[in-house]
This record gives sequence, C-alpha cells and structure tokens, in this order.
Amino acid sequence: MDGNTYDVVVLGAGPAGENVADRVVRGGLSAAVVERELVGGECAYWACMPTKALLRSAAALRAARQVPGAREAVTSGLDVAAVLGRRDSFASHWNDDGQVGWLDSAGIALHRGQGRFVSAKVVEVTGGDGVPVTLTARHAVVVATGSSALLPDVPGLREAAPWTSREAAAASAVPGRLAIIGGGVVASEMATAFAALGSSVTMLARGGVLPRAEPFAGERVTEALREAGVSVRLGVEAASVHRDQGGTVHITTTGGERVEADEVLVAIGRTPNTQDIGLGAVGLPPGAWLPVDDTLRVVGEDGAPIGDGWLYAAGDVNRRALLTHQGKYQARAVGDVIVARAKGEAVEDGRWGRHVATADERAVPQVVFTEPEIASVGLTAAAATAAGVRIRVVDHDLGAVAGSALHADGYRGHARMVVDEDRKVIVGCTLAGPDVAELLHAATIAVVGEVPLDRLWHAVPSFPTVSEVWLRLLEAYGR
Ligand SMILES: Cc1cc2nc3c(=O)[nH]c(=O)nc-3n(C[C@H](O)[C@H](O)[C@H](O)COP(=O)(O)OP(=O)(O)OC[C@H]3O[C@@H](n4cnc5c(N)ncnc54)[C@H](O)[C@@H]3O)c2cc1C
Ligand SMILES: NC(=O)c1ccc[n+]([C@@H]2O[C@H](COP(=O)([O-])OP(=O)(O)OC[C@H]3O[C@@H](n4cnc5c(N)ncnc54)[C@H](O)[C@@H]3O)[C@@H](O)[C@H]2O)c1
Repeated sequence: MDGNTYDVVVLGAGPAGENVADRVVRGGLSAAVVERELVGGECAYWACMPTKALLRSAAALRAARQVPGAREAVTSGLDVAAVLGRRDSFASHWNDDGQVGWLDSAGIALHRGQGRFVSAKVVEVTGGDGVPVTLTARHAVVVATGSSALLPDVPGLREAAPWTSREAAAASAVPGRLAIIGGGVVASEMATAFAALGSSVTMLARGGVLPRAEPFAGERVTEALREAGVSVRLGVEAASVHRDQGGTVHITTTGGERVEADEVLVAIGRTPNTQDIGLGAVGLPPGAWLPVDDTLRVVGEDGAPIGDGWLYAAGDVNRRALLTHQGKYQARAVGDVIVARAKGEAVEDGRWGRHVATADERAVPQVVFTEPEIASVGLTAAAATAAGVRIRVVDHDLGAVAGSALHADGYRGHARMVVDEDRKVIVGCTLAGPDVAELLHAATIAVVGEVPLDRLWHAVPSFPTVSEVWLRLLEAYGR
C-alpha cells in the first residue's frame, strides 16, 4: 500500500464487495473497500438475515403444531416482541463493528463514504466530514454497490411514505393492516411473515404470485397465504395511493377497488445503485445495470471490456442473479481473476473455469422462505422450453414419501424435475413443501455436475427421509 493507492479498490462492502476484497488480499494484493452505510451491506441489515429471522419463529411454531406430542406442548401463539428481538440480534442491532473488525483482521482497508469515479481507476470518497479522499487503483476497481427497491410511478405513492423491503425488514412494530404491492419473492415472504406476526395483509399481485417459478409453486403459496388470512388479489394493480391525515393509506386499484391499510409495502423489484457513482467519468450511463463479460469485467455497448479491462462488477449491480450466494460466488471469481491478471498468470475462463461464474447462467439455486418453502435450481420447464431444450417433466407428490409423512402430519408438497432429454441430465428442479430448503443442494449438485440420470440411480437416499423423493422421481422417469 502506498498512501491512498491500492492494487484494488472495491466500491461497496456488501457480501459481494467484502468477498472480492478478501480474495485479492489472500492472493497477495492490497485492497480497499469504500462503504457509505454499514459494512455487510443490504443482506446483513435489511434483507436476507432480518427477513429470515422474522419468518423463522413462525415456521418453527407451525412445524411443532404439525407433530402430535409436540403440538400439545404449544400452549400459546407467537411472542411478537421476542421475534422482533431475535431479528434485531440477527441484524447486529444495525451496528457493523463486527464486520469492521473482520475487515481489519483480513488486512482490508476501509474508507467510509460515498465513492464516485473521477477518472479511470480513480475514485473519490466523500465521508461524513465532507472532505474528499482520492483513492487510486493500480490494477482494478470493482463496483459492488448492490441495488435498492424500485418504486413505481403510481400517483401519490411517494408522498404516502411507503415501506420498502428495508422498513419491513427493520420494522419495530407490526402494523394492524399491511398492503403489499407486488407478488414476487419479497412480497410473498413479507406477506407470510407479517400475517404470522398478526397483520391483516392484502397483497396486490399484478403478475401473479412468484410468477418466475414453476406454476405449482405460486399456486401453493397463494393457497397457504389465503389459509393464513391474507387477501391475495391476483392481476390487480395500484392506480393511486393516498395517506390521510390520520395516517391511513388508501389504495385505489386500476379495477376501481379500494384497499385501506396502516402501511403499504412496495416490492416490485430492484434498481441498481449506480446513479451517483460517477459512471459518466468512465464513459458509462449513470443509473444503469452494469453488463459484464464471463470474467465479470464491465463491458460497453460493443461488448468489449471498458478501457484496458480494469473495471469489474460483482453482485446485484451486474443483474446476473440478485442473490447473496451468487454475488459471493461471483466475488470469488472476480478476486481470483484480478490476482491472476495482476501476476500474469493464466486465466481460466472456459466454461466452469476458476475465473468465471458459469453457474449464473443456468444453475442458480434459490430458497423462498414462504409457507410452504419453495426451493429451486436451474431452469423451470417453461424457461427450458424457451431456451430450446428438449425436455421431459417429472412430477411427484412430496407428501407421498414416507419421510415426509413422518416429518409432519398432513405434509403437503410437490417436487418437479426437468430433464434434458438429449443429454439425460437434470436441468431444473423445484421443491415446494415444509423444510425443503435443506434438500436443495442435492439438486444443485446434480444440475451443476450434469450427473447422468443412470448414475443418479446409484445415489441412494436414506430411509425414511424426505430426500427419498429423488428415488420416486427417478422411478417415475424410468430406467
Ligand atoms: C428483502 C430482501 C430479502 C432478501 N433475502 C435474500 C435471501 O434470503 N437470500 C439471498 O441469497 N438473497 C436475498 N436477498 C438478495 C440479497 O440481499 C442481495 O442479492 C445482496 O445483498 C446483494 O449483495 P451485493 O453485495 O451485491 O449488494 P448490497 O448488499 O446491496 O451491498 C452494496 C453495498 O454498497 C454500498 N454502496 C452503494 N453505493 C455506494 C457508493 N457509491 N459508495 C460506497 N458504498 C456504496 C451500500 O451501502 C451497500 O452496503 C434479499 C433481498 C431483499 C431485498
Ligand atoms: N429468499 C430469497 O432468496 C430472496 C428473498 C427476497 C428477495 N430476494 C431477491 O431480491 C430481489 C428483489 O425481490 P422483489 O420481490 O422485489 O422482486 P421480484 O423481481 O422477485 O418480484 C417483483 C414482482 O413485482 C411485480 N411487479 C413489477 N412491477 C410492478 C408494478 N408496477 N406493480 C405491481 N407489481 C409489479 C412483478 O411482476 C414481480 O412479480 C429478487 O430478485 C430476489 O432475487 C431473494
């Protein structure tokens, strides 16, 4: 390190940025990260961790109620204060001392403030004292600034001070009535959480519930939400919003329906945090997602890397897969390829090579922590067909497996595998049911490993586990 010159400068200390910095330092280079809020990013304080903490207690209670013997021991409902308290601790009480300590121990320099490009490889950081500090990168700058909630242009919405996922994740009280605009992952999880915490929830799901998943997933989540008392309005869109002086939010839908709520949560997708990072100074349009090549170098309109290839993007901001685990996976590839290029070592950029994030293309796992959980990896049947893959779809009733029946009385679930008929490998799998999250990694390995179906017959699931669904799926496929 020489003054404010580092081998690598990383903009954003979320899961992607932290991991890039870690990899380059492990590879023998110096690194600085620039962070304007809390080290750890969205995931740690306002997204993955607090939302899953909000959901977990109700899931545990539901599980106990599904097993006689345990059911009788449950003598009251959720302790909301305890749930919120546990959530606070999983959000580290919105204090990043622990993460800063980790950066320190890993030998990564931290500059607090808003980072903006002033020219190629040069970033200016403006912190709380308003005095700018200039950082220069010898080899690379990595943009890992993440994304923020997108707000639609609905008349009156902004003035009504809507919640985004941040306010929902960090809520200090449970609203009596919560309206949710959106039907995707955030909307479905937060409807599940707040209904369990006692809110009367109305969901306006213009495009349906979990529309990108296999259709049975959205249907089952819709059914469960309705059983939990949520009013799920499918195909319904907000036309105008107004918060009156008493604090009540009034939503009028395009169909003329009226919905009243104490809070309205907007969950319609994300926008990249690239509006105010000085992209113009390096020839890129502000506010845009950052497209990248296979080794995650930012590319221009011509598809070629910017400059001499010094600019990279990892995590949400490149829009490949808006998930923490995929951002961290990309970060490992980015960190390692920057080190390889800096040292003049060979770059392994072939498919599934060390320096690329091939899994982003067709092997992304995701768990939606609704009731039931939806765990999926790879392509849905519709996506595989659209991609020109000749497929066969195999379905099985997850509740008909001995392990499921033991797991919970009345276990309801469904499993689907999508087989590439030309290659005889699984290209997608979706599981819907209680506690299926932990089953997903087997499917991910089958998809990434492109394990032939005739070999999968030799991967014998233990009896009596829910995993026996794998055997049933193979039997349904035939050998
Ligand atoms: C409600 C919700 C729940 C989610 N749950 C899950 C889940 O269960 N599992 C999962 O895998 N994913 C989940 N996600 C997605 C996950 O949160 C993101 O994919 C992940 O946080 C992206 O990591 P990142 O490092 O790219 O960006 P971020 O986590 O957004 O971090 C970016 C960091 O950059 C900083 N920054 C931005 N601009 C600048 C600048 N100019 N200068 C300095 N610093 C800057 C920000 O302050 C932030 O700290 C969830 C998302 C939401 C909204
Ligand atoms: N468990 C998890 O892995 C998890 C949990 C939460 C969020 N996330 C990540 O965060 C990202 C953001 O989640 P999200 O739910 O905000 O986005 P999303 O893309 O999952 O869903 C957005 C939904 O809003 C709908 N929509 C879009 N514009 C609309 C409008 N104007 N009015 C009404 N509906 C509209 C879309 O049809 C879609 O169903 C996701 O991409 C996801 O990867 C992951």
